[in-house]
This record gives sequence, structure tokens and C-alpha cells, in this order.
Amino acid sequence: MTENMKDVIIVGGGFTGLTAALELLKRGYSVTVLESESEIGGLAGAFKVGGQKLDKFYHHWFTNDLEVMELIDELGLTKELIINPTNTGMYYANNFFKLSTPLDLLKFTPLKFHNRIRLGLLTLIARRVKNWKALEAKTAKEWLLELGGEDVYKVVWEPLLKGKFGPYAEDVSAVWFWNKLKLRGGSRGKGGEERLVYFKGSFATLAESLAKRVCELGGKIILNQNVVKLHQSTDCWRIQTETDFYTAKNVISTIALPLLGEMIKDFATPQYINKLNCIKYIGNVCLVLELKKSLSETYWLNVNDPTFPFVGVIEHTNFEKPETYNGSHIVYLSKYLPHTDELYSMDTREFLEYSYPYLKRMFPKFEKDWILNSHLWRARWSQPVVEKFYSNMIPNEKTPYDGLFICSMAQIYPEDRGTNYAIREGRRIGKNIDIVE
Ligand SMILES: Cc1cc2nc3c(=O)[nH]c(=O)nc-3n(C[C@H](O)[C@H](O)[C@H](O)COP(=O)(O)OP(=O)(O)OC[C@H]3O[C@@H](n4cnc5c(N)ncnc54)[C@H](O)[C@@H]3O)c2cc1C
Repeated sequence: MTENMKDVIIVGGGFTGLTAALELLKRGYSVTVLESESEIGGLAGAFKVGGQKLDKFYHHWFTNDLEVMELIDELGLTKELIINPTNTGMYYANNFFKLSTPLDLLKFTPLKFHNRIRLGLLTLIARRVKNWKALEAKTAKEWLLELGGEDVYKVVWEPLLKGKFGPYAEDVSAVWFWNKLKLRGGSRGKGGEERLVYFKGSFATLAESLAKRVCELGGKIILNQNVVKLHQSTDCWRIQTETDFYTAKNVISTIALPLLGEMIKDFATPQYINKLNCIKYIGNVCLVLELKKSLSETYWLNVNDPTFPFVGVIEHTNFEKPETYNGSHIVYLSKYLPHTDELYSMDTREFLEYSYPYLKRMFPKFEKDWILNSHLWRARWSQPVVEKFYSNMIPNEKTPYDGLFICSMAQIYPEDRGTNYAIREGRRIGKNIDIVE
């Protein structure tokens, strides 16, 4: 099938693609979004639990995620926001520590008292950094050692870096870490407690409302269209999917950079393909458990014990109530890992067998018969690895090929990827790019 020539085709129906579509439609262009999956939402996609949508990968916002709040306001959905103080904790050396407020930090016994003060000061100093460019030449490890010393690094930061970036932990830039500290500090209530935000019915429900608005404005969203190649012809782009062809004057790619590289390798220069391949990505595997009973009162448990293979245990129903999911307690076990790791290819049963002894060690009362259901989700392109001098690695949104643009999560910097920034960047490109007409 070849459809009518469009002004713009957007590859990818995640938050970036949908927001870009919204803004281009407001400017009066004809837009089609091609999405490879059978549903929109991308990494913020959902599945059904007890008739209710639940994120495949745990999601929340910070109260200072203003771009997303603005979009929700625009869609008239502010009443769907849930804002709660959250219980944050850390698992270290077979013990649980509360880490929700500055007072909890003072009681954090794995560190000597002077190191607890150092840790508190480190976070304050880090948040005050204005000139983040000065941090580009340092790794997070170098910077954190400088600010907090060896003990604080080993107990608190190294496990987090390893949990998030696996084998790339020591390559991660200080800028990435600075931004995380800054963001979390800005999402606190008066007592210093962290306040987080969720969307009733999952992030995918917001993506669906956004998609509905896109269609109301005359946009098209076509699912199950895995784009495999882009062909340049004299006055337009031919976009080849596994089943169809489309034509458009302009293409905006919102997918991982190496995937775009594959699509254009027949005509792009080797230098440009190298540019698209120079940013590494790490994958993620998330085991989602529906349980009869709650594991703990903590919403977000950072796992700092190096013998425990998950970066976090997130008990979603300590934020959103279990009744939403027919009374089930929802727990996510998250692991970031290269897609070549054997754990990445395990099926749900294998992954559950692998995880069970660790969960049992952490929560001795936990029994297999608490598990009502389990689901396993994988994302090959879950997180770009933000290395030193990352600003030099990011490709421009305008490619060397007329009418081909990139707006992807790897270009979000100095902030880290997240739906708030996907929305910001989608809006920016949709509002500003010079479309080939
Ligand atoms: C474990 C985990 C936890 C997270 N937690 C949070 C959180 O708490 N808060 C938050 O805000 N963000 C969180 N994020 C990040 C957030 O999900 C992403 O930043 C955001 O969804 C990215 O949107 P996007 O549109 O840029 O990319 P994506 O969501 O990746 O969208 C790209 C789309 O392109 C499609 N696609 C890929 N290849 C093709 C092709 N060849 N043809 C057509 N379509 C294609 C994909 O299917 C996908 O739908 C988390 C991510 C992960 C992995």
C-alpha cells in the first residue's frame, strides 16, 4: 500500500513522537506516526492487570517535571494526577534503611557519623552546581570520590551506578549524576520528604489521550508498522515498513540512534553511521509480580547490596492503592544489563526462578504462593550511556540529509531521558523545525 504524500512521517509512537505530531498538526501540517508495536507508548507502554492498565516498566514523575504537567493541563486531565509523599529506602548488608528525609540520612548507620554529614553536604553542594559544563571532563566516580570520599562512594554511589549502568558504570559522566541529584532534591515537600506523581490508569493512558488529540487534529497513527528502510528520492522520502510503503516530504526519527543507522546505511556516509553508533545503550529487564501480600511499606527500595542483582525493588502499590489492581500488590524488580547478558534472554519462569532466592533473602516471610501472576518485560534500548564529553557525541536534530530529523532520548542532555523530556523535545521539534514543503 502507498498512501498519499504526507508533510511529515514520524517514526515511533512514544511520548516524543506523539508530542511532535501534536505540535506539527497545530502548525497545519499533515502528519502520520508509524509505530512498530501493536500499541503506542513505547517504554512508557502498559499491559492489563485485573482489567486495569499498568506500566510495563515502573514510572512516576517528580513534582518539578513541568513539561508533562503543562501537557496534562492542555489535555484537561489534571484531575487524573496522583501526588503522594513516598517511602524511599535502601537495602544494604542485609538491612533496610529508611531514606525519605534528611533526618533518615542522619540515622544511616552503614556510614560513620562524619560520613553521613559528608553525604548530606555532597548532595547540597551538587545541587548548587550551575556550570554543569565544567563537569563534562569528569566521570561520576571521580567527582563523587572528590566530594564525598571513598566510604560514601563505596556504600552509596557505586552500587547505584553499577545497578544502573552495569559494565559501563565507571564511564558514566559526572553530569549525569549531578542532574539526578538536582532533580530529586527539587521534588520534596516542606519536611524534606520526597513527593512523586503518577497518572491514574498508567502513563500509557496519558499517551492514549495524547494520541486521541493527535487524531482529532487530523493526524494518523498506524500501528504494527516496523520501519525497516528509508529511501531518498528526488522530492520526497519513501518509508519502507515490513508490509507497506509510505511517502513524505519529511521524516522525524524518535527511535534509538543505531536503529536509524540501520535504516539509512544504503545512502548515509560511514562517518554519519559511526556518529549514530557512538552512543552506547544499556537494556533493562523488569519482572512484574502480582502478589497476594505486600513485601514492605517502602515504595522505592534502592538495592545497594552488591550481592543482590537488582537495582531496585519498587512496590508500586505503596503509591497507587492495591484495589486498583483487584487487591493485588504490584512489585517491580528491575535490572539494567547489556542485551548480550544471558539474563536478558531468560523467559518469565527462568527469571522468576533466578529472582526468588534473592527476594526470599531480602523478605524472609515471602513465599512462592504469594505470587498470583508474573510478567517479564525487556527493553533493548532502555537508557543511553551518558559518558564524559557527551555533548560532543550527540547528533544534531537536523541530519545531513534534507528533510530527515532526529529527536530521540539520546539527545536529551544535560538532563537524563524521561517522559518529561520526551514531551519537551517532541514539542520543541514540532514547533520549530523548518519543514521541507
Ligand atoms: C525501566 C525504566 C523505567 C523508567 N522510569 C521512568 C519514570 O519513572 N519516569 C519517566 O518519566 N520516565 C521513565 N522512563 C523513561 C521513559 O519511559 C522514556 O524516557 C520515554 O518513554 C521515552 O519516550 P520516547 O518516545 O523518546 O521513546 P520510546 O518510548 O522508546 O518510543 C520509541 C517508539 O518507537 C517505536 N519504534 C522503534 N523502532 C521502530 C521502527 N523501526 N519502526 C517504527 N517504530 C519503531 C518503539 O516501539 C517505541 O514505541 C523509564 C524507562 C525505563 C526503561
